[in-house]
Amino acid sequence: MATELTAARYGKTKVRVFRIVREGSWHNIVEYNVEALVEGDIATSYTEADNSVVVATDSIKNITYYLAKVSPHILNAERFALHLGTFLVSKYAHLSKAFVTVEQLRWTRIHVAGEASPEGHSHSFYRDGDDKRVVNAVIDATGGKDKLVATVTSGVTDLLVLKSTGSGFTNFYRDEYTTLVEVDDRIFSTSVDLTYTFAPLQIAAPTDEKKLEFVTPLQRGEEGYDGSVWDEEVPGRARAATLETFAVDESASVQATLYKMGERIIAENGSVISVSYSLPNKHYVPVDMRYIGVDNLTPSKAEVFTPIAAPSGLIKATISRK
Ligand SMILES: O=c1[nH]c(=O)c2[nH]c(=O)[nH]c2[nH]1
Repeated sequence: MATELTAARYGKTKVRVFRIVREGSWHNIVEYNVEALVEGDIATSYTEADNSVVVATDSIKNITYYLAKVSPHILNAERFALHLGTFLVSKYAHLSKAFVTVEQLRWTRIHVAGEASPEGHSHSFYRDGDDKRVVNAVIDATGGKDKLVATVTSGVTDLLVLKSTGSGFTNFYRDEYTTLVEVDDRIFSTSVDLTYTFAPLQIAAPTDEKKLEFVTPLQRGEEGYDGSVWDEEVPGRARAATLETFAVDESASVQATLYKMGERIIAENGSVISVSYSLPNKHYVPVDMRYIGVDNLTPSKAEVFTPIAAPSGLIKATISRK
């Protein structure tokens, strides 16, 4: 039987990293789940059991921890992802692409009443949400080791939101399969999955022998480069725009609210070229209490609901800068 290997990529996933950066008694912390996969001249490891081309996934894990120790970019998920990916394709001649995903868990400073620092406690934190910041960086060295191209998408997953009014769904297509009743007032809940994409960037390969000294184009002061790709404020603005638009929009549908969220992120972040959302419509169904003569179905009288785990609607879209 004739076969050929048409795609191959490997690496380490779920590398759990926690890092403290101490500025005297002021501690900065990050917790990441890292995935680092590579592509390149690795086909023979699949087709001929040739392990000589395999940088062991164990080594990739060790590199992840080592860079977490030495990288000046560790506190910023995008920059750390780029540093790790750049290292992998620079260090190993036969590896031509790196795919790095960094999922950042939330740790927010505790605010102690009466304490001086408005930023919060110097070394105590709490988990203030299950949502995660996610960065995907692809570092492509197929055009040459000195012509690295990085594509970065970032975003948020598992951001659970609910509004108890300010949402309706009417005038939808009706035919013999339609049972849904039009409502001008309903619960709208979703678990936001957001990604935003930056324009691809040319990045400089490390020049030191150990391939560790990665500097961003912004640090190099490169002309014509939009430094806000690594602007610390993009993630905060994207999350806030999502939450605020969700809160204030008089939602005609998940679709319409989604579009407004994306429009706002594009408007507020010059370096973002497109925004994608995936929004499950987590239905809350009013309990029918007519059997005891109680009206819990009229929207203004609906107070007791059943959260429906499945099925859910699923609304997706990408909004791009023209
Ligand atoms: O906002 C909504 N969009 C839909 O496409 C849809 N479909 C549905 O049954 N309910 C809803 N709600």
